This record gives sequence, C-alpha cells and structure tokens, in this order.
Amino acid sequence: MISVDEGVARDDEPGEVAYRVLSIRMIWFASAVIVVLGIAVAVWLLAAFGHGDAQERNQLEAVKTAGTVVVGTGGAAALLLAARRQRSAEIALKQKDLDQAAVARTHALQERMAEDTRLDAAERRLTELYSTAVDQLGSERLAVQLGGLYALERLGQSSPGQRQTIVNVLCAYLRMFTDSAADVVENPVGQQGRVRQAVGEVLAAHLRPDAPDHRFWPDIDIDLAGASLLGFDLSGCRVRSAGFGAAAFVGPARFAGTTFTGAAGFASAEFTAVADFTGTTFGARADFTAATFRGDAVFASARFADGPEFADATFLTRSDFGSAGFFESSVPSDELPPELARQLTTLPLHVPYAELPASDALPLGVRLDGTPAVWSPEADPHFVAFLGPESGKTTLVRGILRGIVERHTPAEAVILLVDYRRTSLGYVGTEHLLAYAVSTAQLGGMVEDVRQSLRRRLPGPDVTQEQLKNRSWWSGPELYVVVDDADLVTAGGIDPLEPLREFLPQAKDVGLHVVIARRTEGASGALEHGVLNTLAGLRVPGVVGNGDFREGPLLSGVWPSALMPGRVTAVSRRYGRELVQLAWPEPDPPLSA
Ligand SMILES: Nc1ncnc2c1ncn2[C@@H]1O[C@H](COP(=O)(O)OP(=O)(O)OP(=O)(O)O)[C@@H](O)[C@H]1O
Repeated sequence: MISVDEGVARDDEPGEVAYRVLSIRMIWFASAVIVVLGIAVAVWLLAAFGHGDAQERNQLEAVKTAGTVVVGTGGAAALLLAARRQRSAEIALKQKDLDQAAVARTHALQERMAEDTRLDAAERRLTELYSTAVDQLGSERLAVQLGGLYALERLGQSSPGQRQTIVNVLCAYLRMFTDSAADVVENPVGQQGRVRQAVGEVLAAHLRPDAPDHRFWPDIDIDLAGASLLGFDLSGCRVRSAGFGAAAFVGPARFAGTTFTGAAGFASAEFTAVADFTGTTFGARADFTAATFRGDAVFASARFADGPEFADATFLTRSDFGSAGFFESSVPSDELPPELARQLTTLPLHVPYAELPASDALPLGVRLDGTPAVWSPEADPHFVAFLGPESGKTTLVRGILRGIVERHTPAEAVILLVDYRRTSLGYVGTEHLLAYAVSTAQLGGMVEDVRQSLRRRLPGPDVTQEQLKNRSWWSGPELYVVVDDADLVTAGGIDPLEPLREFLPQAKDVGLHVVIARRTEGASGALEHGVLNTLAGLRVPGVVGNGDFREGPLLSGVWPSALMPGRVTAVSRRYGRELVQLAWPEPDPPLSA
C-alpha cells in the first residue's frame, strides 16, 4: 500500500516535505502474490463447485457475489488511492509554487538591499563631494575657490534634487559680503570680487530657460538679501521667488526679460548704476519700497501681475525715462504708483532762476516737493559741486555768483573768481570782483595776498570772548573764492589753493568761503589731496551730478550717476541727500552795478 499521509509542507518548516515512496521490489512481490492468489482461488473453485448440482451452483453464486463485493471494494480502494495520489500531486505542485515564491521573495530582498547599498554609497559620495566643494569655496586661494564653485555647479547639474540646496549655498556665499558698495568699487577685481562675479554668472547660467544642454534649473528660489552684488546680470532668467531686500547692486543691475514667478523683493535695495528691468515679468508681488535708484531705473514694458510697491523709493536719476512709456503694457499711466509718479513728474526739467522765491540763502534750484534748494554760506561756509561735462557746472557757478552779488554789497562780499576756461569772463561786472584768475601763475600771487589778509583776521591772544561771539575783532567783506573747472586748476599736479587750506576749518572766523566746481571724472582721486580733501573732511554741503558710478561716493556717500544736465543729488545738513533740479538762469546777462 502507498502512503502519502505526510506529503504536506508544514508552515512552520517551510520547504521540508516528508514522502514514503513504494519500492519496485515491493510492487513485483505484490503482483506475484496477486497472481498466485488468483490461481489458488480458481483451483479451489473448480474443486469445490465443479460438480454442477443446484446446491453447488448456489454456493458458487454466493462465492461470485462475495467476489464481486471484494472486487468492488478493491475498485473503491483503488479510487481512493487515485484520489490520494492526485492530492499529493497537487500538494507537491503547491509546494513548488511556494518554494518559487520564497525564492522570488529572497531575490527581491537581495535586490532591495543591493539598491539600498548603492543609494547609500551614492549619497555618501554626494555628501563627500558637496562638503569638499563647500570647503573649497571657503578657501583663501582663488583657484581653489573657483574649483569649489564649479564642483558645486557640476553636482547640481548631475543631481537635480540638490539644485536648490546648491543655489542656497551660492546665495549664502554672496550674502556673506555685506561690505558697502564703496568698498566693492574700491577693489572690484580683488579675489572676492572675482569669485562673487563667477558665482553670479554660475547662478544666471542655470536660471536661463534657453540655456543649452539642459543646464536650466527650474523652480529655483534665490535669497540675496543684504548682499553686495557686483555687476549683477540675471537678464533672461526665470526664477521662482527672489529676495534682494537691502542688497547693494554695484554697477549695472540687469534683469531685462527676467521672469519672477513668485514674489520679488527689492525693498531698501540700492542700485548704484542702471537698474534695467526692461520687459521683466513680475508674476507676484514686486516690492521696491525705499529702494534707491542712483542710475537710470528702466521698467519699460515690465509686467506686474500685482501692483508694484514703490513707496519711499528714491529716483536720483533721469526722470524722463518713462513718464509716458513707463509700465506701458501693463499699468496705464494713471495707475503709476503715486510715489513714483510724483518723483517722475514733480521735478521740472527747467527751473528758471528768476522764478525761485527770494530768500537770504543763495538759491540753487528746486527740491522734489517744489520748495527751493538753497545754500546758506552763513551756516555752511563752503560748497562743492561735482558734475559731468556739459552738465551745468558753469551754470551753477554763475547762479552762485548772482546770488552773492544780489544779496550783498561789495563792502559785504568780494569774489576771487578762478576761471581758467574764461567761460565767465566779464560775468561779474560789479565791484564785488576782487580778482579774476585764469592761470596758475596769476592765481598763486592772488592766493598769497588772500592768505596774508586772512592771517590778519585770525583771532589773536587778546581777542575777548565777546569779540569771538560777535566776530568783531576785524571788519571787512566776506571773501568768496569761487573756482569753476577746478580740475584744470590742479591739473599741473600742484594745488595753488593749498595756502588757503589752513583757514578752511575756521572759515567763519576769518570770513572765508570756498566754492569748488569740478568734473566728476577723477574726483575721487582729487578728494584725496589738498583743499578738496579738507572740505570733504568738513562734510561741506554740495551737489553730485552726472558721472560714472565707478568714481565711488564723492560727497557724504553720494555717488555720481547717469543724470540729466542740471539734475543733481544735493547734500545738506538739513535735508541730507535729495534730488534737486538746479536753476537755469536764462536769460543770463552779466552782473552789473
Ligand atoms: N540748471 C540746468 N537746467 C537745465 N539744463 C541745464 C542746466 N544747467 C546746464 N544745463 C544744460 O547743460 C549745458 C551745459 O551747461 P554748462 O555750460 O553750465 O555745463 P558745464 O558743466 O559747465 O560744461 P563744461 O563741461 O563745458 O564745463 C547747457 O547748455 C544746458 O543745456
């Protein structure tokens, strides 16, 4: 008999199956037993019932019936065995399936472990590369710094998931430099300047949607709040949100055609030169609150999804850049931000000198609120003007001369006019004109005479406090030394005005006023020597007009910028810095008695 009772895989012992298999010998033996048994039965039947009487026939019938029952029972037993065999086969099949599933599970587990190991290795490699690159970026050697920068760039290019982190690192690097714009200008090509520029270029290169070789990194946020950015060019880029609050843009800031899909914050940012937002798309809030534009602020064709915020922004530059076309395609002109509209339209292009209201102080022009900008020599004895070529130096000087002559008699004020180019020859036709110098040879002698006179005005040891208070230990006119085109006066390398330097700090005591007008070009160098250096140290009032921003801050931190003729940033103790349109003395007849 076959037994498959144990042919079932047990759950607690997966894979272990126990079978009892019928041997061949046993099969032959069983067959022989059956044959012998058959012959024996046949012999016995013939012997027992072979005589043919009725009783034997009945007995034979009984034996046949019994035989049939036995055979039937045997058939049933065979059927049972077949069923059991079938069951065993099915169980074996199922076991095979289970075995295969277990193998597949093991394989998948192994694959997952291999994948995890691979990912771990890749992650470790990434972290190592990243840390090394960041270390390099912080190095003191330019080559190493640049190496670190480009390693980070490569990492970002190959690992999209790291891009925002890498941009954050680059932004953080740029934010480390919060030096003043002046310092940056001072040393623009220094190591840090070069690395900063390179960082800016790498950022821009990956933010331009049309960048070749899939170099564009989409959906990037940049945070450069407070950073000093040198010649920053993000034109044509597409970024999500951008934070430039209180950033200092040294040199042109280019955002032409840039798209900000998120908020763009430029609050309190300072643009030292042109701020080019031509065609820029601001997809969300654009905040320029309290920003200072020292160069042209160009927003032509810019698109603002949300109303731009320009409250307290200062436009120290040309105001005619977009009075009509400003925001032309998105914001109708009557929806210009009020502060901007006021600044753009308030300051007239021409201010007739004659229309300025009378005042004791000398009129210079008009301020943004329409009130006159003035210089009061009584309060601030000296005045300095830096203007570009053909932008109003002589006009300003003449306005000052006119102011002196119209307010004082020759007994009260006299003028030493230094005018090497003779542009104002014959302009002061009154007795106010003490001397007119057109060359260094002349000027040297005149300054020496002036110096002698001023020496006599210095308070001696016997001057009383009362005399000091009323300045009554000498009498005579105030002396105005007015110098047009001062750059020509010092061009020979010597400063003929040098002897007056010692009197500048005590000008009120000796009645001295020095007015210097010169070109912005080379002004920062000129400020390092002579009379100009002392005047700068005294923080005298004055104006800074048109000129290259690279000159740096000239007067109380004011930079030259792209300004129209006659438009200046005026500096005074009372108003600080402000945009002023200088007066235009037209007609401008010579001053006569
Ligand atoms: N206050 C002003 N308002 C408007 N325009 C002005 C004003 N002052 C000067 N300009 C314009 O600038 C031109 C040059 O003026 P001005 O001769 O005073 O300049 P400058 O700086 O002395 O020139 P230069 O470089 O030759 O010395 C004038 O012809 C006039 O068109």
